[in-house]
Amino acid sequence: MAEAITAAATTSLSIKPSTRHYQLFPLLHFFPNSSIELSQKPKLSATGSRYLHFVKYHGLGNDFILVDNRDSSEPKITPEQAAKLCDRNFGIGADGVIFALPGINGTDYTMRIFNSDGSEPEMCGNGIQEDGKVKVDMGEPVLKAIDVPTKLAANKNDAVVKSELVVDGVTWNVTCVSMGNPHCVTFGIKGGQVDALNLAEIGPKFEHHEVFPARTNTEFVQVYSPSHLKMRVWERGAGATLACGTGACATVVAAVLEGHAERNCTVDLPGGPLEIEWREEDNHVYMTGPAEMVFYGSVPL
Ligand SMILES: N[C@@H](CCC[C@H](N)C(=O)O)C(=O)O
Repeated sequence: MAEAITAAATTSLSIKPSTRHYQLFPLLHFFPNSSIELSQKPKLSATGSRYLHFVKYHGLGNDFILVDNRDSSEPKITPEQAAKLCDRNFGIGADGVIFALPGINGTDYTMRIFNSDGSEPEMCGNGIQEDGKVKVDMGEPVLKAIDVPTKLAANKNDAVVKSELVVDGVTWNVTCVSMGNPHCVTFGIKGGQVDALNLAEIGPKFEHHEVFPARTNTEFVQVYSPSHLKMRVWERGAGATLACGTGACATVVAAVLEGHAERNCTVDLPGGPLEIEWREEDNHVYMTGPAEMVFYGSVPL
């Protein structure tokens, strides 16, 4: 397994709030040698439309269209085009589009992401994984309520830990964590079984709740043991996904803060397990899991 890749949740690596910068990451690995030269300018199709070259990757079923965008600091496609390409019936099908943009300040590249609804998140855990099984340094969790961001009142130092949140008339206990993007984690599922949850019904109510000014990703968690959790996620801008790297990290941070778990946990997601460690020495969260190429190709825009 490769040494931990440094995900840029550190200030020295970030410039715009919605943009992360990466070093030590063999990006070219993502773009396989083939007759398709992915860094070339898109060509015109017979009908005159442009082609976009892409590689599709997934981490435990959380799938992304990767675009080599290192020749321009602006994404090659608009949020609307990204949403169309993510469509699972009329497009390539994915939970989002990731652009590798030129690096700055000595970094190899910059990453931007569009969710499948075209909205732009600040961070994507599965997006920073190299092919194969890798360990990624996801940086420090942000707990300060206004930085998550959440309007819920801080109740533990500056953080929101096991606070009551009324969603659709039901009171939930939630802990709010940012891993570069906002997460609301709850262990308070009625009956304790995450499988019984109607995610499509409850997920959007958390995502658009007024206490989350930037909307939120939400993790519903069942505790098997202090080192084994099960989680289902409703992602901001993408809905129910099979896995969420930042969500698994936020889950373990919340589980430790609420006293449910130790700092090293296996988190079972619908797509498979991730190993998460919230290391005491440096306060960083480390995520170990797989990333696999699915296919590459060109699509007319
Ligand atoms: N699935 C990703 C997170 C993608 C962004 C998220 N939907 C958001 O809007 O914050 C992950 O693996 O972290």
